[in-house]
Amino acid sequence: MSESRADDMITRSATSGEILLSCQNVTKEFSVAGSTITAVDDVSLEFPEASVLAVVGESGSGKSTLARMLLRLMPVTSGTITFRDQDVTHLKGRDLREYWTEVQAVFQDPFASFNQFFTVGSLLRRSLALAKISKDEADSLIEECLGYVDLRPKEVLHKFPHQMSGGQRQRVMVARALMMRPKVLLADEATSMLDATLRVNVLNVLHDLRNELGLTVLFITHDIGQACYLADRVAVMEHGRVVERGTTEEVIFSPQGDYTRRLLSDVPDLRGSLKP
Ligand SMILES: Nc1ncnc2c1ncn2[C@@H]1O[C@H](COP(=O)(O)OP(=O)(O)OP(=O)(O)O)[C@@H](O)[C@H]1O
Repeated sequence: MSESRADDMITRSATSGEILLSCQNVTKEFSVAGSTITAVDDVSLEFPEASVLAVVGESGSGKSTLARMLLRLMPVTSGTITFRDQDVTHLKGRDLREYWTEVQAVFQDPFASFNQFFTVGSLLRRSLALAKISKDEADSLIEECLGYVDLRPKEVLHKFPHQMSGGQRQRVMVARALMMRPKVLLADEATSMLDATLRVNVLNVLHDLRNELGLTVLFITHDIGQACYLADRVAVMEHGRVVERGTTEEVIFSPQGDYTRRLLSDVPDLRGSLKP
């Protein structure tokens, strides 16, 4: 895609909702065995409030590195991350912890995020340990957030991770993230380990959260089919760079680059699809 078209997209998104989170010219280099790998190369993206942006690309294209930088789990080599018009690139201490309540994440493997010896109830209550709220308030917050992901407390609170389906585990992780009342939810390959039915189920939950809570969702995936199912806008990454971006319709119906066309060709029925 030409830079001018990419710039157009940025301007258009800026007019359709307040830009909550953005990165400007973000680069990440790693030194490996004496040479330098540029995992993310001069990426600028904007996330308007209450929208879903998907970042899609093959394995190694730099998606997770970008996500980790946006979450401030990894320092940038250069560039700026902005949240609510504030430069958060180098936040530390209490300010960073506050940022982490606003920007929550759900990762690929819900098993890895669970302590196997805790029930869902103790996992969720422990997440609230630092919040200064009473037990009753904690219980009603847990019930409310499980409700958002269509789980009933009676069904899951007493269960251990291995006693639930992958989709249920993933929905519990979304509920846990929501308990912080975040503005942004970053889902990094959050549905990749699920079978097709459970995947659609979690995608629909993310879609509803955007609509019902005005959540801004950053959905990171290697699967352009899922990206297009869920997202309002799609950015395509290749070798650390954003090579294409646009509304979902633009990317599906008039892809500009060969790389995007190739990703799309793996999902033959995409054009007939399928917004939840
Ligand atoms: N800590 C690290 N040290 C060195 N190289 C790294 C590190 N993390 C990532 N890389 C490299 O950076 C590049 C981008 O990796 P990244 O995990 O961001 O890609 P990805 O698109 O998320 O891939 P996947 O979908 O497989 O997770 C890869 O070449 C990877 O090997």
